[in-house]
Amino acid sequence: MLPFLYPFLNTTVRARPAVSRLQKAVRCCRWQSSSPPEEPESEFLHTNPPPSDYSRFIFQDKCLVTVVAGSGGDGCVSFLREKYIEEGPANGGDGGSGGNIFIQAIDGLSSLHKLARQGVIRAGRGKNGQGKSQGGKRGHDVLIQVPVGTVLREVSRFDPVEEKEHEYRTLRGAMPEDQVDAEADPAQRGRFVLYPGSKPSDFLLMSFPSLGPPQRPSIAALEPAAPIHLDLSKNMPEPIVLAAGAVGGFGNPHFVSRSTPKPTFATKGEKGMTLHLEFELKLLADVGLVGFPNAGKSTLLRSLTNSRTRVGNWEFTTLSPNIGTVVLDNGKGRPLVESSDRENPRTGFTIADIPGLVEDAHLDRGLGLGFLRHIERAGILGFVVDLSAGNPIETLQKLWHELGEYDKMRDIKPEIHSEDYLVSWSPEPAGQTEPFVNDASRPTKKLPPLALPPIYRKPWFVVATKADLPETQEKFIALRDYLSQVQQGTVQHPSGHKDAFRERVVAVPVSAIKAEGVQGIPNLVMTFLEDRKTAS
Ligand SMILES: Nc1nc2c(ncn2[C@@H]2O[C@H](COP(=O)(O)OP(=O)(O)OP(=O)(O)O)[C@@H](O)[C@H]2O)c(=O)[nH]1
Ligand SMILES: [Mg+2]
Repeated sequence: MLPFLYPFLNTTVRARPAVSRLQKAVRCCRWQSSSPPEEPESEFLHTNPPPSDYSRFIFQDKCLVTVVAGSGGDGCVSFLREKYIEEGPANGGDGGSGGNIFIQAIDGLSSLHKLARQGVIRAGRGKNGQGKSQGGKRGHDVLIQVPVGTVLREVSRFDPVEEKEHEYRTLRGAMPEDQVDAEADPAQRGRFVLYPGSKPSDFLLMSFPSLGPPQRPSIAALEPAAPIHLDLSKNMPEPIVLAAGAVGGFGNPHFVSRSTPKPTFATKGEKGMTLHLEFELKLLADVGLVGFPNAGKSTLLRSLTNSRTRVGNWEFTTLSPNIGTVVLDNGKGRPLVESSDRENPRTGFTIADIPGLVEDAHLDRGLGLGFLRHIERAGILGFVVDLSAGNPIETLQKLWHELGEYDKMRDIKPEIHSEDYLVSWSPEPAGQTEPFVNDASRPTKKLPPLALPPIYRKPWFVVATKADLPETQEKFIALRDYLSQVQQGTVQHPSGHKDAFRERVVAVPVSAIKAEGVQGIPNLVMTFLEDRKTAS
C-alpha cells in the first residue's frame, strides 16, 4: 500500500502498515526462494567432480583390542540388628556378577576405526553384596559392533578363573575332597573377605571351610572355543557372547553351619578374564576392481554408482577402499536388468574400489598388497586397464602376477600363535633346560586357516578405460583378441594356472569419465552372479 494513502484511512486500517511491510518482506523472500538467481552452468560431471564433491572417510581395517570381562562383586558379611535382637542371624548379600562382553556384526558399518580408538573395552564390575540380604547389582554388559566381514583372532588370554582351577587341581592333587580345608591350602584363604572390623591377624586365627573349585557363570558355556577365531561374514540378528563376566562372591549366610553359626567371612567375587584380540576387516563386495594407480578405477565406480570417492589425475588418489552399490531397479521395483530369478530378483550389487597396485607390490612397493584382502572375498574381479598407458595385455599380465603373489602369501601367512608363547629364559646353564612355556595363555590347538578359494578361480572381466582418448582403438582390439585366445585356451591364462577361470573372459571398452560404454557392465556382472548362484 502506498504511504500517501494513510491519512485517508481510519485507525484500524492505519494499524496495518507494519503488517503489510512484514507480508511484503515475506512475499519477497518467497519470490527469492521460488526462483533462485541463475548459477553459471557447471562444467563438472559426477564422474569428473569438483573437490567439494569428495566424501571424506576414515578407514581402518586392522586393530588390536583388549577386552576385559567384568569381575564379580564380593559377598557381604552382615548380621541382623534390630531392637531387642542384638546378635541376629547372618544376612550378608551375595556379590553381583560381572558384565559380559558381546559381539555382533552388522550391516552399515564399514571401518574398525571406532573400535581401534577404544583400545581397551571393559565390562562393568559387579557391586558388592549389602546387609539385609541385598545382593549386589550386576556389572553393565558391553556390546561390540563390527562391520560384516570382520575376522577375529585371539592373540592371548588371561583367565584368572582358569588359573585358580589349575591351582586348585595341583594343590589338592589326589587328596579326597572332604579331607582338605583352607588350613591345608593357604591359597584358599585368599578367596575370603572378613568382617569389616576385623584385624589382619584374624585371618591367621580364623578357620575357613573348604571351598570347591572356582565357579563360572552358566553363560560361559556360550563363549566361543579357545583360541577364538571367528569369521563374522554375515549380518548377525543377535549378538553372541565373547567373554562372560565372572560370578560374584557368596554372602556369609552361605557358610552358616552347626560349628560356625555366626560366620564372619564371605567370599570374594571372581576376576573377569582379559582377551587380547586382533580384528581384521575384509570388506565384502560382489565385484572387486583391480588396477594400476591412475587407471580410472574410482571414476568407473563413480560412473556406475552414486559413490563420491575421490578422483584425481595423480597416482594413489585412493588411499582406502570404497564400496558403491549399483542399483538394478528403477526405484519402483521394476528391474533395469533382467534376472532369471523372477520371484526374488536382485535389486543391486556392490563394487569395491581399492588403492592401485604397482608392479612388484608384493615386495612392498607402493601401498603393498594389503588392500587385496578387501577383494579376496569378492565373487568377481574387474581388472581396470588404462588403454592410454602402455600395453594393456602386459598391464593385465602384471596385475595377475601380483594377485598370484598375494595368493601365495595368503597360504604361508605365519600363524599368530606359532612361537610367541615360548620364552627363552633359563636359570640353569644353557643346554640343560627346556624353554619355559606359559601354559595358562597357550592356546590348545592350532588356528584353522580361513577357507577361501584361490583368486584365479574367480570369474573375471576387463574394463578397458579411457577409450575416448586417441590411439586407443588398436590397443583395445589387441586386448580383445588376446582375451578370446585365453578363452579358447590357445594361450596361457595370465595367472599361469591351468585350472583358472576362462569360460567367459571379455573386455568392455568404456569412457568412464563420459559414462559411455559402462551400461553393459551391470548386465555382465549379473550373468556372472547368476552363474555362481546356479553353480552353488
Ligand atoms: N579421458 C579419460 N580420463 C579418465 C577416464 N577415467 C578416468 N580418467 C581420468 O584419469 C585420472 C585418474 O582417475 P581415477 O579414477 O582417480 O584413477 P584411479 O585408478 O582411481 O587412481 P588411484 O586411486 O590413484 O589408484 C583422473 O584424472 C580421471 O579424470 C576416462 O574414461 N577417460
Ligand atoms: Mg582411485
